[in-house]
Parts: sequence; structure tokens; C-alpha cells
Amino acid sequence: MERKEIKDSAYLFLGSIGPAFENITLGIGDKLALKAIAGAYRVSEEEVKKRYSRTGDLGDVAFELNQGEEKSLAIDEVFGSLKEIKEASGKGSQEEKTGLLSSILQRASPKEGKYIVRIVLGKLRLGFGDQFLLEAFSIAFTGDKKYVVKIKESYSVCTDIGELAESLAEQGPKALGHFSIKLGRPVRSMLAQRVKTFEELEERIPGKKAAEEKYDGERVQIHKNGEEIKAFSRRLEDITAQYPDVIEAVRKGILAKKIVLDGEIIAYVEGGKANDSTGEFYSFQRLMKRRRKYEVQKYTEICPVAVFFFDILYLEGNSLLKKPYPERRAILEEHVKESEILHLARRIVTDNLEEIEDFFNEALEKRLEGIIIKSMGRNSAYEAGKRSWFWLKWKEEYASGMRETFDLAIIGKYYGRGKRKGSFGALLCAILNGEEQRFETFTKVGTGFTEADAKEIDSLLSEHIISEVPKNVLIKSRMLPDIFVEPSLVIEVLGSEITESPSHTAGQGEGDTGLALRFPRFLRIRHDKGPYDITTLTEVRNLKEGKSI
Ligand SMILES: Nc1ncnc2c1ncn2[C@@H]1O[C@H](COP(=O)(O)OP(=O)(O)OP(=O)(O)O)[C@@H](O)[C@H]1O
Repeated sequence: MERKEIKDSAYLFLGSIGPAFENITLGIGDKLALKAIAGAYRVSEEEVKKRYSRTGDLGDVAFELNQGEEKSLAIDEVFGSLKEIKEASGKGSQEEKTGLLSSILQRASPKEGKYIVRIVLGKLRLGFGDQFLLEAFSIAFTGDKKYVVKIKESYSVCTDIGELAESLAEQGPKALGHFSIKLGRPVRSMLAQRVKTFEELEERIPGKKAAEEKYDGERVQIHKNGEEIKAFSRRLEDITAQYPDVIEAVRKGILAKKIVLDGEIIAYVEGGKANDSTGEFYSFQRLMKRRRKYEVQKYTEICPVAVFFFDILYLEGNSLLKKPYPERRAILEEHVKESEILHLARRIVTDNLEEIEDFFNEALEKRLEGIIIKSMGRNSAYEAGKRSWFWLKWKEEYASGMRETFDLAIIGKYYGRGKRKGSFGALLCAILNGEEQRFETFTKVGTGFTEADAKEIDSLLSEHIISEVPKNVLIKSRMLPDIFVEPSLVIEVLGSEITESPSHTAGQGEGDTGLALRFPRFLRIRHDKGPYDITTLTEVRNLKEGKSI
């Protein structure tokens, strides 16, 4: 095969005439195909319809009607015609498309005609996909199956299967490893690994790490090449037309000429929530309203979105894929001018797992679904197409293993900090050590409150504010709250794990570590309980050992 034929046939094998990220729809449905078949083989449309209802496949109908056994087409002829069909547009384009299809069917053998019709209708169904084709490339162009893994890696960066086939045909295995990110050709997204326990985050990425908010929307890779701005989905489809608001915001807020950004588009209203400068996030379901071809502009108002960028892959002619994450993040911060629609993914950098836990709880409070922990290591490259151990996801559902409720006494309150300034903050809560008749801190609850809950709690606590720690309360200095309250108000809290903690005093005795409740969530105020009716240390210990309370 000639080089050009190799490229074209790579697309045709997958029932297409180009890579997914280019607009490759031919604009022919059953109705037009039926007309073209009738025209090509000089039978009535009724006849084609009758046969179609019997076989259920217009490709088979074309095969039956075609008498041209000895005819044969070259690949470039087929490919050229399909391209012409795609490009016919505007007034009279339907007739033009039908005429072009008719004409190529007349020149085709029965088998060729059958497959052309199927390709045109997007129903080739050869029974294999791109992964299979990559294995075939390994054998065909390197003579050895052992290159499959490398070819698949290259395909994550060079996502145009035709281009990949052409390079391999030309250079063999030497082509591998030399592909780079290119404007207009999205790379496959880097994905995050999942861990089983919160501690595993520390085992996998020890020491200093970043925790970023995890946005539950649509992954987007934005390519800006001067005036031309394109958005690609995780499946590498061109989704530019769906998000005119995002594209406009990029035009205004991203000043670099040539740049590729990775992020998540999410349904979001800036400053939507009173007292919260971070705005309000909405569900993935709501974002899906934006998946439409018509009335796109109207829906930008019905469902406003924002994009949160968390990575940069390319800048002014240079690939950044191999640079470590901290460097990429610094470059990203330099090039994104935040606005109502453009944001940087919020994050903290720390080596303290408890701070990450707080950050996670705050994310849930904002109705986000979790966090992504990212390695700050020197080798933390952008691993296109890979589920990488440099990125770990931790979601609300992973944290909800135990789901037990506890009645806890409030002994202090923290104000909202940073972005949460002015908002409710969190409550320091204690269990009762029955033997010592002492309240020992067990958890800090910052999520699950409605605005009404927060108001009610504030007003109830206001009567119990004291200036120092009472004798019957044991608090570590690192956990000191902004306001102390005497144990009086009891709340019911849902929690999912009891762990050893250097910050809490529950059951610590002479030792240094106490017990703590992880991922607590406020359920309700227990007006019916007093501070001496709450969950006790004995109950917590039993629960930790797997016995029920
Ligand atoms: N800050 C962030 N960093 C990286 N990815 C993020 C971030 N925020 C949101 N995401 C999204 O979260 C996805 C991973 O989360 P989740 O497990 O919910 O998605 P999934 O589609 O079920 O799984 P996956 O994407 O890992 O196959 C990423 O693919 C990305 O689209």
C-alpha cells in the first residue's frame, strides 16, 4: 500500500474518514442513502424500502442490487468521494450528497458498495475498534507484537490514528516516543487512581502533596491557536460549539497565543450563595442540559457554567507534558486570568493529612464530590491516557464505609477561614469519658449544615460562650477553637471511620494519641439530649473494635 492509502484506510477501518476531533459527519441519513441506492441501481425507492425492511441493513440492499461484479475502486477514490460528500453544504447540498453517493456506488463492486453504504451511515461494524487496529500496526509496521504497548502509549499523544499509521509505516519502531502534543490535536486525558483508605493517600504519595477540589462536570481540553479556540471532550470530540460562553471567556482571559489547558467545565453560578464568595456548584445532570445542537445560546443563560483549569500541557510552541506538576501549575497560574467563567482549580499544598481531611470536608460542604491528591514529585509528568499514581481521587462515597451516628456535645466553634470567611465554619465536638466524667474532643464538624441549622446553632450557642476551657473539657492546644462553649448543646453526627489521631483527646489517657471520627457530617440538633446523654468513650472503643455500640 502507498503511504497515503495507509493513512486513509486506517480511518476507513474504523468506519470514519478522519480522527474524532475533526468534524467528520457526512450528513447522510437513511432517507438520503435510500435515494442514492435507488438512483445508482435504477430501481424505485419503494423497491429499496421493501428490501430494507427485510434485511434491516441498507449495505446489504446495495449488495443485492449491484450487478457490477468485475468493478473495483481504489482507496483514494472512495476516500475522495466520502470527503466530497462531507464537504457538500448549504442550499442543494442534500441532492449533491445523494448524487455523489450514487455515483461512487455505480463504480463499486457489490462488496465495496455494501461497505461504503455502511461507512456513510456510520454503521460499519467490522467488529473491532482502534485498540485492535494498534495491535495490527505493531505486526504490520514493526514485524513484532512487542511494540503494542509503546504504540498504545504513542496513540495517547498522537490521537490521530491515520497520522500514527503513516509515521509507523514510514519509520517503523523509530517513530515511537517521538510524538508530541500539537495544537488542534487533543491528547488523551490523564486519569486518577482510586485508593481504598484515606491512609493510602499518604502511602502512595508520602510527604508534601497537593489536594485539589474535584469538580463533577465535563473534562475539557482547550486549544488556543491565535484566534482559533477549540474545546475537546474526554472522548476527544470537538465540543467547541456547545460552550460559546467558555470560548469567549478564553478569548478574553487567556492572553497566550498558543496554549493548551486541561480542566473541568461545571454548572456554576459565581457568588450564588449568600456569604460565600466561591459561588455555587450544580450537579452533572444540570450540566448535561448543555449537550445540545440547537438553542445553544439560550442555554448559556439557562445553565451558566464555569471552567476550572487544573493543568497546562503546551505553551507557545513547547510541550509541557514532561514537566513536573508543580512547574506546570506555576505556569498555569501565570496564564489564567480568573473571571466569572475562568477559574483555577482550588487547592492546598501540605504534608499534613488532617489538613487534607479538612479540605475534603470543605469541598463536600460546597457540594463538590471530593478531592484529587497530586504528587509534587520531580517525576510528576502529565501522563496522557494513563490512570496514574501521581493523581489519586478521594470521593465522598469512598469515605462513607461505616455510616454510624454519634451524639456529640459542642465545645467550641471555628470561624470560616480564607474563602469561607464569614460563613459558618466548623464545630469542635466531644464525646463523654464516663469514668473521668470529662468531655474529650473527637471531631471537627464542618459539613451538612443548612443555613437555617447554622443560624439556630449560633443562636443556641450564644448563651453558652465562655472565655476559657472548662475543667471538665480536654482539648489539645493545636485544636483550640475561636470560641469556647460549655458543653450543653448536643448534635447528631454521621461519621464513617474512627482513627487514631494526634489532634484529638478522646480516650488518650496518658498517651499522646486519641481517637477521632473521620468525615463527620451534621445531621440534626438533639434538643432531647443533654451533654451527659451523649456517646461515651466506651461506646466509641467498642465500635472501633468492631462491636456495636
Ligand atoms: N482538580 C482536578 N484534577 C484532575 N481531575 C479532575 C479535577 N477535578 C475534576 N476532575 C475530573 O475528575 C475525573 C475523575 O473522577 P471520577 O472518578 O469521578 O470520574 P470517572 O469518569 O468516574 O473516572 P475517571 O475519570 O477516573 O475514569 C477526572 O477524569 C476529571 O475529569
